[in-house]
Amino acid sequence: MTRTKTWVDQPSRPAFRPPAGAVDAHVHVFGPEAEFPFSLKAKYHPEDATPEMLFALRDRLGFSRNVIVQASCHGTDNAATLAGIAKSNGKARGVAVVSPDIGDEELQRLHAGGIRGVRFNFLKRLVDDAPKDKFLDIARRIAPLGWHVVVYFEADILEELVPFLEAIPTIVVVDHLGRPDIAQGPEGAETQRFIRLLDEHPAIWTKVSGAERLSPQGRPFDDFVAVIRPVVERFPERVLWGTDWPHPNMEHRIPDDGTLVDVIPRIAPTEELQRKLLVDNPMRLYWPEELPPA
Ligand SMILES: O=C(O)/C=C(\CC(=O)C(=O)O)C(=O)O
Repeated sequence: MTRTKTWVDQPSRPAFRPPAGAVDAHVHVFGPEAEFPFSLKAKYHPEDATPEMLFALRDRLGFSRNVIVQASCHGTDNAATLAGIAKSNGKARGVAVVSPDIGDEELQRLHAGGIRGVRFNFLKRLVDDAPKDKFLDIARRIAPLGWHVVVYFEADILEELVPFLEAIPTIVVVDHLGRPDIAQGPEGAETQRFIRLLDEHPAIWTKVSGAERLSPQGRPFDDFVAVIRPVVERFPERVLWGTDWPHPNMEHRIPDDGTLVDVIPRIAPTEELQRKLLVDNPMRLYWPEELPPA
């Protein structure tokens, strides 16, 4: 498999300045392959996207912290993600992908290494299988650690996933709003179904990220803003945002991270919404010990 590069080395500097302490809550690291080989089941083969490159991007964009989400190309071996967290001087935490037979000691080791959640991926182009019963076993095991579950799926399977999502005993964070068809506008059936899910389930949160993946129009992402801003305004306490650097599988539409950051003040138009989206909400999930007692 040819190695793919899906990011720009020097993204533009955004006009928007994130608030102090802002968290880029959805990023990945790839390799370096020589140290952390990719999974034999990986569906793509990226160039190395190292922690050092990630931290340079974080600083360039004006963020303070990262949440490193284990990407499917590393399977259930979280070593690259853990190494990224370990190099961050406490400025990164992570979300792991684990196999159902993981032992309690290994879970404790992941916790000590900065992991605060597990990800369940339902995208057929990324993973071979997504066993709901085994995922639920994992969810029950990680709940006592105070972790949460991150779920990645596309809108066509939302309806069939609802009972599964309801059975998860922790906070559930849905990646990229469950990928609704943005072209249908804010009243589109998929977006409205997703909003109803959040209305009915206070423990379900969402990442309002993925403009570059969801927007058929592309820059300046007016279609994305029209759909996503009402979601941020309706659920200000349950939204997270991330660049999604290094943008796996986006080789045909590589985004400029600076322009993605400039979408933030358009989907979260007040300073209060921006603070919740970029600081308060991710801190509650990833660095709760730093928050003042409620
Ligand atoms: O990271 C993302 O947001 C999206 C991905 C890749 C991914 O999730 C993975 O490899 O685990 C995608 O849609 O190809």
